[in-house]
Amino acid sequence: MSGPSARGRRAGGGPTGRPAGPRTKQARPESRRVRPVLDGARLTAYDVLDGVTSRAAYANLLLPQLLRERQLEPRDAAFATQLAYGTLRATGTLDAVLTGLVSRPLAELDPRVLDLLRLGAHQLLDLRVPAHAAVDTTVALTRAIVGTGASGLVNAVLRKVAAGGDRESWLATLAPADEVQRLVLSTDHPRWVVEAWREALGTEGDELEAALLADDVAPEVHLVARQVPREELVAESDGVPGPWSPYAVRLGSGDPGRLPSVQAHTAGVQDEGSQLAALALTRAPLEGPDVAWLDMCAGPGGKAALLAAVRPAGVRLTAADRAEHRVELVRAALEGQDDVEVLVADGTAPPWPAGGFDRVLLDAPCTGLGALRRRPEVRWRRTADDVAELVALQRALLDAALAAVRPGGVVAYVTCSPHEAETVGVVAPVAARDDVEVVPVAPLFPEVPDMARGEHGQLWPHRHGTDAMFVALLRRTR
Ligand SMILES: C[S@@+](CC[C@H](N)C(=O)[O-])C[C@H]1O[C@@H](n2cnc3c(N)ncnc32)[C@H](O)[C@@H]1O
Repeated sequence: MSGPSARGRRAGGGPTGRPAGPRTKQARPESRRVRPVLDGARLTAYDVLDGVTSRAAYANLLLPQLLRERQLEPRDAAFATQLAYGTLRATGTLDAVLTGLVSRPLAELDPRVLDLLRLGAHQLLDLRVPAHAAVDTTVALTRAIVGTGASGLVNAVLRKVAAGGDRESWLATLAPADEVQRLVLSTDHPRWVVEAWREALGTEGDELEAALLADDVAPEVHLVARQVPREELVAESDGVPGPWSPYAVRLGSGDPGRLPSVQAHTAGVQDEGSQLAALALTRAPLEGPDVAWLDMCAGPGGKAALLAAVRPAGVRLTAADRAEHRVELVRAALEGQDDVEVLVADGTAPPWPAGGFDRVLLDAPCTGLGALRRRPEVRWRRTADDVAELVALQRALLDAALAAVRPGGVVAYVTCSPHEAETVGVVAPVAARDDVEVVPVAPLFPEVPDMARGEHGQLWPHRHGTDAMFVALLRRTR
């Protein structure tokens, strides 16, 4: 880790310059301010940004680890989370503001200085942190982490950010050229994602903005009752039944790891949208035998575990993944289940004979754009080029899935992304084959409103409170 540890240099002082709230005993008038100490929350937020920038860390893994190690007070931990996630989500807008205030291109700045500028600017633009506190604490961090020279630059730039007002005022100053650009700046998404959402939703209006803004809301914890009655899990967790999946319990917040059913693996954590995607495979009508199911891309095993739990007696489940370490996770997820086979296999060059399965789940590797609310940095890390690369793999896997299923059998093609190219774009050429027919998804879920995307299924965080899962059902006719 490049920055000082929270418990190391001058860390652990009381919170300095938190979002405006009731004045406390420690609050001082501006004229009597003392030099701010490095507080654990800001330092932890910076260390998350630095991990993401310099080591391509995942914020949702790094932040909990740092919070555990540093044992921050709950209030500081909440502030560190708000700062780190908020700054990561807002990176594009923050950079648009900073670009006009720094004489060099941002890419030429020391990456640590750029992260510190973003951290300070986020407090000024989006949080009700008093300007002097946002600037002074960021300057102090810069001095400690980078050095005195850089702290002068950070001080000067952040003062200009503060002088420009809050986000609203800055949006007016930046004067977006068109509606897409306005959404880019107001909802903190890259332009290509705004355009992809517009295409997938087929709308420009308020719903597009609502869909984008939903990516900034922390998701509820969803549980899946696999081998425990749902009512028991509801009672045990103090949650509420999920509205769509008969196995889902929505927990709101709280640590699911404390629940006995989760500890016993009879229940688990699984987004309700992922549950519906797996259930779509099971609900597709089928003629003839229904005894052999395949999950081609099973790691880490969430959907395989649900399929194993809900399959009718006599169904044998094969679960495969190309990555050995993910296959180990599948094994753990399926532990104790009879009649399952777990193996390492590349789905595009599979060891299983053609036509051997009645139902095949292809939960394809994808951009994961449908789960942006879980991973704040992903919207800026992914690029439009990633889509093309994944589409080639998705196509090859879908061809292989259709080869694995017997005539009359069904393939569920699933992505955690609503992007047109990864969803409808992959399915359309296959659906046009004369040995394939599309099974409409929405009629299989009459209880779920607004999930039809043509003949396929599409869930959205702003409509369903789930990740943006896509599912298409394809039957081989001969
Ligand atoms: C979206 S994840 C699957 C999630 C899983 N179904 C679940 O619910 O837990 C996609 C998986 O595809 C696997 N994968 C990627 N390329 C593959 C290939 N050619 N053959 C088999 N698995 C592959 C990845 O290792 C990854 O585990």
